[in-house]
Amino acid sequence: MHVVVNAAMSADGKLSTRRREQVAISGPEDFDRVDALRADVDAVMVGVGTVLADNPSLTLDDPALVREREDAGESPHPARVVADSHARTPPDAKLLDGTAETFVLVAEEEPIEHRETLEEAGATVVVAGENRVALPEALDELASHGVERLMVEGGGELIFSLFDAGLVDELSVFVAPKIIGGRDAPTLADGDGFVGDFPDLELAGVERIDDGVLLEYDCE
Ligand SMILES: NC(=O)c1ccc[n+]([C@@H]2O[C@H](COP(=O)([O-])OP(=O)(O)OC[C@H]3O[C@@H](n4cnc5c(N)ncnc54)[C@H](O)[C@@H]3O)[C@@H](O)[C@H]2O)c1
Ligand SMILES: Nc1nc(=O)c(N)c(NC[C@H](O)[C@H](O)[C@H](O)COP(=O)(O)O)[nH]1
Repeated sequence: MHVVVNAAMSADGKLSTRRREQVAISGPEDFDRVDALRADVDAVMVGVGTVLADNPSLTLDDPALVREREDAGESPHPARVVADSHARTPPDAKLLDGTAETFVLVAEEEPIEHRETLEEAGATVVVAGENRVALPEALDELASHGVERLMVEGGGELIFSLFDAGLVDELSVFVAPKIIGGRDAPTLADGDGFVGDFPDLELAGVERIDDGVLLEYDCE
């Protein structure tokens, strides 16, 4: 599976504020680029922290992109995926609105009733890992459902885990000319952090867009 991570951060590396509220870091051109990236993949993934903070829809905004997918014989929107070890996705979350197929990845220890609640809300539940979603296993399972190209939109906890598991092929990050600050504000890669064996990136593109810069990297 090919995994592309995309995010927008402030010049000091923050994905949002210490209150974890959604902030528009991208400008209009970058949001259009994100829409086009979504149109190019089989599924778009976030962690449940992002679902709880932002309630994203993860569908395509531009009807022309929807038509292009349909003309190519694909589903109108990419599937949606939530890494959600303890089944905390609210049944009325926007990404369970039926617009696209939604996979919720949960851990084995999660009680069967919680899985059933998600299924009743329309989710396809994938179980992987004992007490936390095991990402390599979960991505293999998604591949068996036809997901060959996966885009990950965050947040920082999920992005760190994907790097930690060596699962990221490409990273694109829009850097906005603002400082958000705050030691408790989410950054591009949170989790426990690396103390050695840092994943190396190869700079593949630098582009000025909106009032910021888009950095594109290939991952080893
Ligand atoms: N600027 C951006 O591009 C951008 C993008 C996405 C989110 N955000 C912001 O990021 C914040 C949310 O990020 P976050 O880091 O709190 O949450 P997150 O979205 O990374 O979700 C983390 C949660 O995912 C679940 N999870 C399941 N399996 C996991 C695994 N193997 N590894 C890691 N997590 C796993 C856990 O419950 C964990 O708490 C919000 O403030 C949101 O607004 C910003
Ligand atoms: N690229 C990007 N730039 C930002 O400035 C920002 N705040 C996010 N945040 C990602 C997060 O997941 C958002 O919630 C979804 O980008 C919203 O997606 P929808 O429009 O609801 O589909 N992403």
